[in-house]
Amino acid sequence: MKVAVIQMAYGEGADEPVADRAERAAGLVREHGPGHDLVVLPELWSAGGFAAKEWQERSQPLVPGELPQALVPLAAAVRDVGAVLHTGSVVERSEEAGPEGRHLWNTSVVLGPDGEVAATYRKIHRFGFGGGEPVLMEAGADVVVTDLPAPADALTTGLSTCYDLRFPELYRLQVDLGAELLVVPAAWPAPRVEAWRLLLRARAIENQCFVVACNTAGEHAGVAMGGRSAVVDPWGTVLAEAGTEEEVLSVELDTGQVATARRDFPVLGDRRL
Ligand SMILES: NC(=O)CCC(=O)C(=O)O
Repeated sequence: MKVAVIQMAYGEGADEPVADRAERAAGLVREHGPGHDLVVLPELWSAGGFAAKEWQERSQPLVPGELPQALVPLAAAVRDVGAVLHTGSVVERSEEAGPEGRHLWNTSVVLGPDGEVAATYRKIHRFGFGGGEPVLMEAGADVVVTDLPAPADALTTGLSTCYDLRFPELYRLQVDLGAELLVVPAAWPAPRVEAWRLLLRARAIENQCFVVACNTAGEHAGVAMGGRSAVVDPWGTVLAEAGTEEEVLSVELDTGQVATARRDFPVLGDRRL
């Protein structure tokens, strides 16, 4: 299975309206997607990873048969390319309030090659320590492990987002549900990027999964993003890693490696629950 990781860079200036950014993202998918089975974009690239003040205004409902506006150009692009597209995440606005009385969610949307929604995931662990996500958004409640449509159907896939990476118990639940590939879009800042790099390898090693992680580059609301998107194999070997600027990784996954690693080094069988 061949994956493309599009580490987008963008600033929060008024110089790039969301509609333009969406067209740019679609252009990147059209340019770099062909020949890949799965293409991945970073967290909240349309609403702005750290642009919390804009989230309400840039939020969109996610209703059956209708895509959030920022994803419409991507659906067209993915139909041309024929890949599965993990669109990172959008700020979803729900009509019904969540358990904490809020209407916003940080929601990942995966599109099939027909441009239709193949999977969604609401970020469970909200980042902000009393500001940003925990104040403005609801927490997702569902662990999502899914068989994506062809051509990205070779590995069962667990979905998570950015700060989730710090909570290993989420990934254990994903493994128990059959995950073999962990896809992690992010808006992870530069000052903590060494933690990001280490945690990606740790999640791959401890769960014997491939990790495909797409971070953001550029500066968001004055916060420098860390880049260093990466693809890691089930042994923890980094197959490819981006620098800190906008960059695209293209990696062929030897999908049989998950079964081989788990057979030759059956550490998951030694868990004591
Ligand atoms: N967008 C995020 O979830 C940021 C997470 C982060 O900065 C960290 O865990 O550190």
